Amino acid sequence: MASNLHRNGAQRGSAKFDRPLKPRPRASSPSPGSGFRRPNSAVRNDAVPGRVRVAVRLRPRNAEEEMADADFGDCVELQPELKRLKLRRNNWDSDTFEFDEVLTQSASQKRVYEVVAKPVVESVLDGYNGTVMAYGQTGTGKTFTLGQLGEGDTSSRGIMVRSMEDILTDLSPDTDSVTVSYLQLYMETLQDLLNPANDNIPIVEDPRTGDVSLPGATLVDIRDQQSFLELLRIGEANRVAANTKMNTESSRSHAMLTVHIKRSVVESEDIVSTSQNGDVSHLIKPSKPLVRKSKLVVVDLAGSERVHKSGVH
Ligand SMILES: Nc1ncnc2c1ncn2[C@@H]1O[C@H](COP(=O)(O)OP(=O)(O)OP(=O)(O)O)[C@@H](O)[C@H]1O
Repeated sequence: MASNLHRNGAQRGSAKFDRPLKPRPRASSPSPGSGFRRPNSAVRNDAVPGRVRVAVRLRPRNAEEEMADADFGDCVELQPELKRLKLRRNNWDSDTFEFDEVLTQSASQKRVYEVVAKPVVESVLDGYNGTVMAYGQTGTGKTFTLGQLGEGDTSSRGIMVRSMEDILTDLSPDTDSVTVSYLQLYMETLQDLLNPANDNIPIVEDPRTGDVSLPGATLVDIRDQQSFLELLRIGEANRVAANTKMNTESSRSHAMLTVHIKRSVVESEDIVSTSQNGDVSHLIKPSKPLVRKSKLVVVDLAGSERVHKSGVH
């Protein structure tokens, strides 16, 4: 899972508007022969600390895997306190990977949300753009982590539902607004999961600002959690239906939920004046309200082993 932040309107790659997230742990020096490695994104991120964070979550074994693996030792060893994952190749050799967060198979959905997504949601509410992406092979728990509705068991609510709860709690319904689009990318084609007839949405890039827009994608106003859950249900049903029609599986397409926030903010102006006798006085004058726009993007990526087969990159 990865999360990323940048301020609306800021250049990609610019550190200027970075939110000061908790500093990344520094990589230890590789010890000879230990096979110490770091994920690629962590290496890239050294240039701009805190911008991209990568967490790994281990899914608990299901009943079938418990049976099949009964006689074998576990080849994955998590070291959450060191934020490392050790992958055993054989009895004498292993590779070690370092992450920003390592979540064991007993980590709750609440903990995963708080560690991975909540800092991104808080930044989005502060006016930054943020993305949370789940990456992994089919069946590793991407949809469970992001999209679980938790209707029977509220403790299983995933990142999408928990994010919207926090967003709706923080915004003022009188002055602010939340709209949502839900799309699927398959074979370079964008399909609208909220309106299946809309199955070839163009991607338009403003040559001046570099802003990307998706004209024609359905945008739904969200007023309460119930309407958001209904929207997720519709999106999921359309995803299954679209994939059945195309004779594919959900794991071959990327699903992308975008939450657009418009927030009314009043910034005050500090007017400093100096009197004739040299006394300095400050007058805090509220300026007229501004509308601050930001967005949260939650991406359920195609199963990582399918990418070449599906042509989705
Ligand atoms: N942390 C977890 N705890 C309990 N069950 C889990 C967990 N993660 C995943 N599962 C279960 O494992 C199965 C596969 O998970 P899921 O469908 O989320 O995988 P996926 O990575 O999204 O797969 P695909 O790429 O095929 O869409 C589901 O039955 C899900 O309920």
